[in-house]
Amino acid sequence: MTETFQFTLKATDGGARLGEVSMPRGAIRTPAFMPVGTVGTVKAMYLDQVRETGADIILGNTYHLMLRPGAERVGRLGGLHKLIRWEHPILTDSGGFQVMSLSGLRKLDEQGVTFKSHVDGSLHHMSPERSIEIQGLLGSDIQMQLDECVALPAEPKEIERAMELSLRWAERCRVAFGEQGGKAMFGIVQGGDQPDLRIRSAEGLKQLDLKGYAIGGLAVGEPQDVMLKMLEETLPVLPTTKPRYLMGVGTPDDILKSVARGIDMFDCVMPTRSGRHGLAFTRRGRINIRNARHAEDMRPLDEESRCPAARDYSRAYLHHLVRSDEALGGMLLSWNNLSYYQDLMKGIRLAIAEGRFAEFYAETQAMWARGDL
Ligand SMILES: CO[C@@H]1O[C@H](CNc2nc3cc4c(=O)[nH]c(N)nc4cc3[nH]2)[C@H]2OC(C)(C)O[C@@H]12
Repeated sequence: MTETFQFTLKATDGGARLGEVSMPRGAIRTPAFMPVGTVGTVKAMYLDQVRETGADIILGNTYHLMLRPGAERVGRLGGLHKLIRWEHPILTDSGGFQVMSLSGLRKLDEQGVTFKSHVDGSLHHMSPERSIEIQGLLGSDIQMQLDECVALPAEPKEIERAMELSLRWAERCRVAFGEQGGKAMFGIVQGGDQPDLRIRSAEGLKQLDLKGYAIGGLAVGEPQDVMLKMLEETLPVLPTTKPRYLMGVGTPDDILKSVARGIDMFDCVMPTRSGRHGLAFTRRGRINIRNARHAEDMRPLDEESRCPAARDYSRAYLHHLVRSDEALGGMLLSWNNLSYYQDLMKGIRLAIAEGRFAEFYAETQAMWARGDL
């Protein structure tokens, strides 16, 4: 723990990086996976369990929390950490992406976005300054700039307009954030699937003395090879001394391939959302526990796992719970999936430390391919 926000690059192995973010509320071992706690809860999990799986940091969402319970209310209640009882770091997304994907967007202009709440239809306005103010009221440790994420495919001119607007908003967020030693504000690289726009965005953000860089505008339905190519174009432009965060990514395969290209931080709803829908991630690949073939299979998901949800419950029981739409089904699969994701990150970090990331990458993919599930 340190009084200020610091990133230490500890080792590299090819493009893969081993590092640590240290800040007053704790350290984040990178490459890191950040469970998504959209409205102040990692769905179907106790936060003690989330910590026990190995998470150093969780995500919250400005858009959701400003609508319910409300940013000023969270502030009056002592901030998000106290309210949800999570004393480790929290990263909050700025709301731009969620406005586009979830709300009835009414207007987007230089000032900000005006939108209707998907909760009760009420009208809201969010400027770069208001987004940073909300993230401050929440008590967020790592705050994201307000940006405009364009859905792909899109015309290069449209992507350029949104990227340039996001750069101007980054500057306004940087001013609004000011100097908060123990906290950080990350810029978000935009530019869609256009390498030249990605490079311009990264170069523009580098002028702002930011503590970290998120890669936005991806994991919005584009093919994996497009996402990876944007990383190959963007990451060499960014300083090696600051953390890189790939927003919304991803599957275990996405994570391995993105770590190989130099990403330090990830977040994705995949392990929790798909867990609630009956999908189990294991060292040997995915298991759709709803499938009838599991109905009388008394084996656990993974007898070698340290996670009770993976080791102590039969597939037959998990199948029954999910088929019966019982809450315990989603709880156990979310627990298994987050535990698997954190074990994957731990394996990645150890492999980089030992200079054998390429071997780990190959071994892991071979295990998935064997499919002796
Ligand atoms: C594949 O899962 C769906 O896709 C989203 C994950 N992909 C994603 N790409 C993102 C890009 C940005 C961005 O450019 N800027 C800001 N500020 N935040 C972002 C957040 C992002 N998340 C999940 O979001 C929902 C829940 C809508 O479905 C999931």
